[in-house]
Amino acid sequence: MFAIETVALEKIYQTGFWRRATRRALWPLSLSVPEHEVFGFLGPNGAGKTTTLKLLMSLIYPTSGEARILGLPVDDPNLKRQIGYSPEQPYFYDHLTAHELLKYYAQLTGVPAKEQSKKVEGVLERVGLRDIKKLQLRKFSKGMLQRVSIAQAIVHDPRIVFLDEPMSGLDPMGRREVRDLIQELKEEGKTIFFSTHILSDAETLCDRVAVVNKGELKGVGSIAELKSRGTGESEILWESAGEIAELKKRAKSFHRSAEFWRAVVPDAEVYTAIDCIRQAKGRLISVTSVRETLEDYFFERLNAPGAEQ
Ligand SMILES: Nc1ncnc2c1ncn2[C@@H]1O[C@H](COP(=O)(O)OP(=O)(O)OP(=O)(O)O)[C@@H](O)[C@H]1O
Repeated sequence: MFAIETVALEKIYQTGFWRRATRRALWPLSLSVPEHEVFGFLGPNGAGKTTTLKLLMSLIYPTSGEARILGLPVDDPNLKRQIGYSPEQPYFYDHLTAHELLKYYAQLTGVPAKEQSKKVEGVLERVGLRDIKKLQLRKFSKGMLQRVSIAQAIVHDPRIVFLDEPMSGLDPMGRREVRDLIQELKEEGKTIFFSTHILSDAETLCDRVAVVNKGELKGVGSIAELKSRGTGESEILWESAGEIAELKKRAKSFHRSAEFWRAVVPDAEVYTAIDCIRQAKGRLISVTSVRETLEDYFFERLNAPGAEQ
């Protein structure tokens, strides 16, 4: 059984005054996420990330297809205790304090009365809001509200945590803290599904990612898998008394770093390059195949033929 599973999940919004116009936000999406995985849902603005999360949270209905969490249909009331959700733009009753709000969410998600205070205190500490727990939420900054939003998603200790752009609105310190928190949740064995358009956050945290663009899945796999393709180029390092003009001419990039010369050449030119180094009485240090970065993968997918709809 998967923690999260979607089968040809599709969403077309009806728009306009008479709801006659349509906008496709999600092409049929099939994904499965095993338990205990940190799964990144990666894509630029308008990719369909929030739509997918709302479908998983049963906040909107799919046009077709289905989604299951822990083997249950997403609208099954038994899931309430098992999942937590932090929306991208949280809206809270802002006359409440963080403590009151979290207590309310603890009640809603069925935390037994005698455990509520302890859970709320624990989670406030975890997201760094303990010292301002008595402050009304209307006095909170966007970053502080983001922490409250994450806190309400985990106060009942759910098995699966859904976070929509959890780092948005946070300064670098705050982002680091949220990253650490996600890491801790993973170590506790939770499944985390989070959307982001920030590649480095996905890279440091995720076991696997799905790349989406304009509602369409462009690729899914571990970061290592996505990055494991060679670019068809090799990096050559060597020592030599001076620059080697012939190699410079053939190289895509050519420069001297601290001790070595470095050139990147097409794979087909590697042997010619090595010959050039030998003839110049240089000493070859290494030849390595250049791997794709996550950025390369991401942008190549987004600009691939068929990316436009
Ligand atoms: N209620 C709605 N009615 C009509 N169109 C919508 C609605 N909600 C979203 N859309 C459209 O669906 C597409 C996907 O939007 P969605 O918010 O899911 O993307 P996203 O990846 O979360 O982007 P962002 O990071 O900007 O929030 C967009 O073209 C958006 O304009």
